[in-house]
Amino acid sequence: MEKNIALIYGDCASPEIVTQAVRVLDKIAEKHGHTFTYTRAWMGGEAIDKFGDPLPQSELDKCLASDSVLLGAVGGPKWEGMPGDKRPEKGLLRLRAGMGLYSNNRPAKIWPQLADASPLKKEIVDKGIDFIVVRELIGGVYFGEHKTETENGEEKATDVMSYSEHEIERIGRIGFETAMKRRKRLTCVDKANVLDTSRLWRKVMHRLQAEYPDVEYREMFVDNAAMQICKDPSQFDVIVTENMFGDILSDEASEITGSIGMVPSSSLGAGSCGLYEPIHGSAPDIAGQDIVNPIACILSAVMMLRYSFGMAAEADEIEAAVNTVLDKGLRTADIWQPGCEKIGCSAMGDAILAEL
Ligand SMILES: NC(=O)c1ccc[n+]([C@@H]2O[C@H](COP(=O)([O-])OP(=O)(O)OC[C@H]3O[C@@H](n4cnc5c(N)ncnc54)[C@H](O)[C@@H]3O)[C@@H](O)[C@H]2O)c1
Ligand SMILES: CC(C)[C@H](C(=O)O)[C@@H](O)C(=O)O
Ligand SMILES: [Mg+2]
Repeated sequence: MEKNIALIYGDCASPEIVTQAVRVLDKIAEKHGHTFTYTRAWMGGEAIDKFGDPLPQSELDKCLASDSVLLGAVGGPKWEGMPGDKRPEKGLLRLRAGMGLYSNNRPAKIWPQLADASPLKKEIVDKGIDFIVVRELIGGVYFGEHKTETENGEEKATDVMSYSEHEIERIGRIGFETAMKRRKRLTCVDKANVLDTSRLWRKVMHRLQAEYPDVEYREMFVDNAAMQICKDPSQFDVIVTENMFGDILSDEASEITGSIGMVPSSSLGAGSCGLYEPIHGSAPDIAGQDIVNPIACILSAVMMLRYSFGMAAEADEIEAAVNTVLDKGLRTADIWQPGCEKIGCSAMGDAILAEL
């Protein structure tokens, strides 16, 4: 099969992990007789430096023309002081919206070898951590009006959160469908005791619920959900939630599996062309030291093979290689435990390649 992948190397530590993911993709393509070609697209800080814009139309067009996009992460201290619409992160938001990627899937599953790396007590981890955060990705407060004005001699800032029924319905359906393929338990996380948007979410979710009688559906306030994820993550199968709650809860969910450096994501819309990226950021504090964990980015490439390219066997092989490497006790610093061997980012790439 021939596939063209748009590659966004991104900022700070991000190029280090994308480089390892590309090595893995090349190896699996060679093994299975596929041809992966890459089109480099610039986004975020690197695009600001090159074009003065975090996502010029030319770069969005490259992504739209590709079979899928692989990204590390964007942003960093260098671009910190820039106005909101000129920041690196704005490029990412425009990419997600420009590609119509409303459905972001963030799995929180503990690898058994990393049980001791979880900050949770062993008896909690032993009950099992295997759930998915289905995050709405192109609506809510991220895409409402943002403004800062001067009123009565002081600055006043406003960010508007809004959702319409069709935006809720399409992601709600993904939540139910995802649950149907798993343990059939769906939790809608919201703040319906305060927000109108959340009350509309519930209304739409109740309509959908009638179509999925086999799914055990419940609702939970986001503050309680944040607590329950620490207290007993085994109660969750699929969480469906709006954009910002999903952003926050998915970082929390990742850390209890051992490290944010392990968790990939897929973002999809109407077609098969998706965006695949780790859920973590550009890790500026460890950039350039070859110590960042590339596994989340490699597993994002795995999701691309599985969900956009229909290459399940290839995806399974890479996951098995990661599993073997963890079995051998090889760890980057973020998941290191006494008794294991600490290795760097490129050495982790080497170790995974060696198993393929
Ligand atoms: N999708 C994205 O492009 C994305 C996501 C989140 C944050 N960001 C951006 O990244 C920049 C830094 O943000 P932040 O510091 O809040 O979050 P971050 O996720 O970059 O880092 C948080 C902490 O986790 C560690 N970490 C993250 N990924 C790691 C990995 N793969 N291996 C080992 N350790 C890892 C970092 O070293 C840091 O200590 C900001 O500009 C932010 O906007 C981008
Ligand atoms: C960088 C930022 C815009 C982004 C988000 O909030 O969606 C990030 O935190 C993420 O989780 O992908
Ligand atoms: Mg985030």
